[in-house]
Amino acid sequence: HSNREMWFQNFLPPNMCPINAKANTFYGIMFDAGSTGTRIHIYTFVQKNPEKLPELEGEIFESVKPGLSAYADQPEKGAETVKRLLDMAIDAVPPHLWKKTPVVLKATAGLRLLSEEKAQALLLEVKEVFEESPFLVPEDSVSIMDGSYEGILAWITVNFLTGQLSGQNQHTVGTLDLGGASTQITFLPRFEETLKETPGDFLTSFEMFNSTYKLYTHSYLGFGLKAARLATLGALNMEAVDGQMFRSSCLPKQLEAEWHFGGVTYRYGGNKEGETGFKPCYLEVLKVVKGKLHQPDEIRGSSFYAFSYYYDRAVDTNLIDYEQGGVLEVKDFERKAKEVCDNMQRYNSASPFLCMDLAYITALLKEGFGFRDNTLLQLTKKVNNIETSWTLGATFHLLQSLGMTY
Ligand SMILES: Nc1ncnc2c1ncn2[C@@H]1O[C@H](COP(=O)(O)OP(=O)(O)O)[C@@H](O)[C@H]1O
Ligand SMILES: [Ca+2]
Repeated sequence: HSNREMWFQNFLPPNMCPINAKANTFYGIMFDAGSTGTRIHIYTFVQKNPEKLPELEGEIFESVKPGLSAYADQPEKGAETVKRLLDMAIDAVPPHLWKKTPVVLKATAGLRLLSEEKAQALLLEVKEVFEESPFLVPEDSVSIMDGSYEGILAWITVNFLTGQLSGQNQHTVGTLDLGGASTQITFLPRFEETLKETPGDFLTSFEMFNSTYKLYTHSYLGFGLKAARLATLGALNMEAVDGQMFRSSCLPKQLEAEWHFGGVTYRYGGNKEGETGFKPCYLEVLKVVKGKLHQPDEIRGSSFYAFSYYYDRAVDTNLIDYEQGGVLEVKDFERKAKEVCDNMQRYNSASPFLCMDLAYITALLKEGFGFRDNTLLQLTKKVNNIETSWTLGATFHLLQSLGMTY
């Protein structure tokens, strides 16, 4: 274990400074409207030196479930959940700064999967909530974010928080985000070869903190953990789901239940008579990923930061501690998948999908992206008490576009 952990100690945390109320403090409010929940991030910055970048001082974070897409047919109710979260910002930001504090909401895969009409109705209601608030509402304050930005902004967040975007000697790290409906992979290619072998739409130039980064990034819609469950069950994008029973060898034999996702109810269950366990299950999830993702050679030997459902499932199976996170190898997920899938009655109570989720994560990493068994994954929820979410990168980008920083 020791040399695994050593690897990450080269990354020094950025310089976080203690509260100084007199200094130039300002705020930014970013909403993450994810497929499974809506989250508010209220960031505090301090501009100590006009010549330098403002320093990130802290974050207030709160979340609600389900996500906006669950209110596809009741947009006002959906906007109400946003309003309740925004009320927190009224308390957190001093009144004299309300008018200078921008508020933005960016929706991800959940809304991308809704019809244009339903998604727009939700966004419109949210926009009204913003307009009625005392905060600064920039143009395009409420939108569906492009998938490639989701990856880039998360990459910016992680590399900013680990101190890789300041000074020389930048050793940036790649990021893996596994959401409910989509999944992202982002890294800074080091080899000419990678640039040559990569499809053009997987490469994006991005300017931040006076540098230009040419990143490899892609968001795979429909490959988030919950969408993958539906794909494994053969229920993804099914028009008429009414009453149909979807079965899988990744579920406990006797299980029969209902599941609500994206405003649709699905009935699912185990293979009553047939096979169950890791082997047949892995073949099922393999069908979902095999040949569907681009595999850049370069990533096989490098290490990645991983969060969201990678983190949650690693916590659920005691691979890492909830507070601490930790470093894993790809094969640790496979080992746990075998353990859980071959003893399903024992894990049944936690979540009936635990076996399927772990098998999918294993297949996604190995057969989807093409990672090696011993590829290192740094699982992180927070760095210096700040959430590792694309929302911080998005806030920097927002402040930059408003001329509040460069
Ligand atoms: N700020 C955050 N802190 C902790 N976990 C988060 C945060 N944002 C997202 N997640 C995790 O992301 C996963 C859900 O992804 P979500 O964002 O709802 O879907 P999508 O990205 O596909 O729209 C969950 O594992 C949830 O715990
Ligand atoms: Ca997300």
